[in-house]
Amino acid sequence: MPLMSFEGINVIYNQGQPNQVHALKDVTGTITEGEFISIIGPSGCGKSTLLHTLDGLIHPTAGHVYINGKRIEGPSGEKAMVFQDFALMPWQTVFQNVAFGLRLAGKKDRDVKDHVMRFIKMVGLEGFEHKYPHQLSGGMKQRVGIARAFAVEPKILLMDEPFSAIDEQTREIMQEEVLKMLQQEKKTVIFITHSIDEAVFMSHRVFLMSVRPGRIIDDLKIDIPYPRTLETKLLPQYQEYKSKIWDHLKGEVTRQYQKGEA
Ligand SMILES: Nc1ncnc2c1ncn2[C@@H]1O[C@H](COP(=O)(O)OP(=O)(O)OP(=O)(O)O)[C@@H](O)[C@H]1O
Repeated sequence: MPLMSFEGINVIYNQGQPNQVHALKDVTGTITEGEFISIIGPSGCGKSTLLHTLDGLIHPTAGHVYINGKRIEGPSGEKAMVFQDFALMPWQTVFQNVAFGLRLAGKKDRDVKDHVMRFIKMVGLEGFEHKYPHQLSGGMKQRVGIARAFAVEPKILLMDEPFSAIDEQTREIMQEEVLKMLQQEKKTVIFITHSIDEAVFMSHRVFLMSVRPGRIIDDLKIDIPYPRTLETKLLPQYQEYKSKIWDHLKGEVTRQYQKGEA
């Protein structure tokens, strides 16, 4: 049985109003435990809407999401989100930010100290646990966001363009580090990116989306073994996967221009 499945997902914002937006149309798929799935598609095609629907934050207009065959009704402890803009609390230290989900679950700082420190160490921020977000670089802030998500020990990590606010060099390092962490912690990941390179580098499968109303129009298996390193990027098949995704995106963006929406 797949870990997650979703069937006939339609999301219509402001249904019946003049400003109605059909964001997702008949989106169906399955995700197996341990898979890293990237979602890539033209701007505004419904990627975040899909991620939030899979998290249970958005109730679809039609269709359902299942985890282990059970219909989800809303956000739950088996899923955690990593946000593009880090979403840290500026008045709290690194430790307190990472402990946030555990505190929500009613746990006291002193009881979770070792657990929280394990994840702070995992993202290489040991020694920074008493610092505040404004004392950290963008890459360090995103590490805090990642540690916070891992600390609640979710089965499924939902990541919405997690590296887009980080400089190119730090981004490449973080991609490798996150893959290493995922191998140790055995997570299932659903990851939105605008970067074709990142999608190929990180993923077992890439969902390619159409222009709005968003549909998954291809489910591309990236048949390159892990661990993936910077040398992976030199493989001929790596370039072939990138070209394939690029051709798809070019076609969709052209369609968007022709519809006058880009
Ligand atoms: N709460 C909302 N109310 C109305 N329309 C919305 C809402 N949220 C998103 N939309 C619209 O739904 C469509 C899909 O938005 P979504 O953010 O899911 O796309 P995206 O692919 O993640 O975009 P981007 O690539 O720019 O991040 C867009 O046209 C957006 O303007």
